[in-house]
Amino acid sequence: MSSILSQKLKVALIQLAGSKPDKSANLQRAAKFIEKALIDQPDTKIVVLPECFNSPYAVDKFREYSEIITPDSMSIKFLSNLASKFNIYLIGGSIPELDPSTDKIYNTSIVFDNRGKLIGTHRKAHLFDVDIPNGITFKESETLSSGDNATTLDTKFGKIGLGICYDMRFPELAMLSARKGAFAMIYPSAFNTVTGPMHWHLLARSRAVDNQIYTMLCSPARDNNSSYKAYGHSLVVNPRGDIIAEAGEGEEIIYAELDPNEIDTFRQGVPVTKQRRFDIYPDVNK
Ligand SMILES: O=C(O)CCC(=O)C(=O)O
Repeated sequence: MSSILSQKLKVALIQLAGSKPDKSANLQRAAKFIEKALIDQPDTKIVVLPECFNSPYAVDKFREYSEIITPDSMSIKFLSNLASKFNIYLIGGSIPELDPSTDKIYNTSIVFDNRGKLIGTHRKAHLFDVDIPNGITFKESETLSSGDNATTLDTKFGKIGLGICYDMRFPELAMLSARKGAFAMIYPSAFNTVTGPMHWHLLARSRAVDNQIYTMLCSPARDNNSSYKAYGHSLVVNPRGDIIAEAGEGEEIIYAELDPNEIDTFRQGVPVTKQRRFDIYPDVNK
């Protein structure tokens, strides 16, 4: 039986320093770290960047930094060139996207294949609108609109599912991608120092164990001078729920090797993918 992951796969998650006001400097910094990843680990095949890696993570800034997604827009062109130059699949974190037909702004992840082709986008579907007393208040929906799709993409290694940050709290997206055969859920993210310690590891491990897939969460590094303090701790979790790579709080790259055997062995040992009782939950997607 062939695996949902076609080969062993080296991935790199770049926990970039929090973005600065200069968008092109943020892009250059991403390029520098992608190059470093490929020098350190030349067999890296997938590289992941954080949520809003080239714009401030602030509701009043999204429109100013937004781009229409076309082959010539600044970030698309830049990331496409990096993906082809380094022969990698690049999960280009997320950027604020302007849809010119509606004038709406989305928080959108952009994904390139190793030839630099934009193979898919995911608009954050669940907006981070929370109000935790003495904790954090944030309302993305003040300026952002939510995407309307669950996203699963084909790569030459198998399928991947995409979500952005708060999306990982909704198990349905991961479940849908896993049912379509995804070997991993990838979440460009930017949790904070309030909800990060509560739920970051738990959610990453839960989505992995629920679906017996890999999960990858890529955060910006913590900046204690910023109004939004990202949690850091970028993670890779295996299908058994073990953390196989974890960053600290500063700027760094973490690497992991995904292994089809890990998926297959664990799925054989604990065969939940074959034991589901759709007869008693018929309204759940098979
Ligand atoms: O779910 C959380 O606790 C954090 C989510 C978040 O920071 C985001 O969606 O950007």
